[in-house]
Amino acid sequence: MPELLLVASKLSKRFGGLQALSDVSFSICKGDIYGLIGPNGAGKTTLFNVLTSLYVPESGSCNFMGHQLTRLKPHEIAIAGLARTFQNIRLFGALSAIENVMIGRHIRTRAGVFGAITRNQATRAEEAAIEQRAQELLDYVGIGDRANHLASALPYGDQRRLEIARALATEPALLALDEPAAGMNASETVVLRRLIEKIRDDGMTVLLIEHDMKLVMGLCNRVLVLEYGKVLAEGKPAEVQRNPKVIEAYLGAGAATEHSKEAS
Ligand SMILES: Nc1ncnc2c1ncn2[C@@H]1O[C@H](COP(=O)(O)OP(=O)(O)OP(=O)(O)O)[C@@H](O)[C@H]1O
Repeated sequence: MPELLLVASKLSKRFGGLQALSDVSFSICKGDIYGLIGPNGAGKTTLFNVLTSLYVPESGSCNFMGHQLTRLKPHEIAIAGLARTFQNIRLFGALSAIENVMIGRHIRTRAGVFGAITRNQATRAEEAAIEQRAQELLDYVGIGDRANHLASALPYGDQRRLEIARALATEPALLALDEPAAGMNASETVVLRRLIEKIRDDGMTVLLIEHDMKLVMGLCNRVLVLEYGKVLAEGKPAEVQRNPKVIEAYLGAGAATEHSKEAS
């Protein structure tokens, strides 16, 4: 039996009169690349924001390795082992690539603010180790030669990979990626796909929001489909792909019947 890493149960989130999530339940197992798809406005980012405590749900719970995620503060989420990237990249543009990764690393170190001010020998040794690890992570995501470039000056695809390196610096058990391929060209997407597979092969679990259907279906071992904040389908990519409700949600009413006619 695969080990359960995250169990979300009946999560609901409302914005005024809009029910953005209704009783959303799903489970992620260790080693999954778990896809989260759905038409625009389906509630995918809202779900990410609930999981990472940026939003407080009206009801429901989410157990992540023994932590009740909905009770944690946003900064406690990364310490609990869940790191994320954002749909709209959120880097420190005026800092270098390596400095951005070093910031992610600080939650796992001991020096703290006092050490950073006094800069004693132990702190200096720790800073050197943080810098070395940050460089390793830049190498890992494939932008090691751009460590000293300003984050804002990096091409778009590299900024996305830098965000992943910063998230990896927190040593997550679960890495949540919000549309990592957005704005990437076909060859950058291939490189991203290999990177996500490498992350999984190195023992992490990945939760992925993605609009690129080819990427989702080729990469994920399970997929959750949301529509109007509700779970429309959940399962293996091949099952989800031929589910008439999913086809209809993506292609419009009537498409499912057409599709099944074509398939027969
Ligand atoms: N902070 C907010 N305040 C009010 N409404 C919100 C807020 N965040 C999201 N919504 C609404 O909740 C619904 C779900 O939005 P969400 O961004 O989660 O969808 P999504 O599936 O991520 O869409 P997309 O694929 O376009 O990114 C939408 O109708 C959106 O307008």
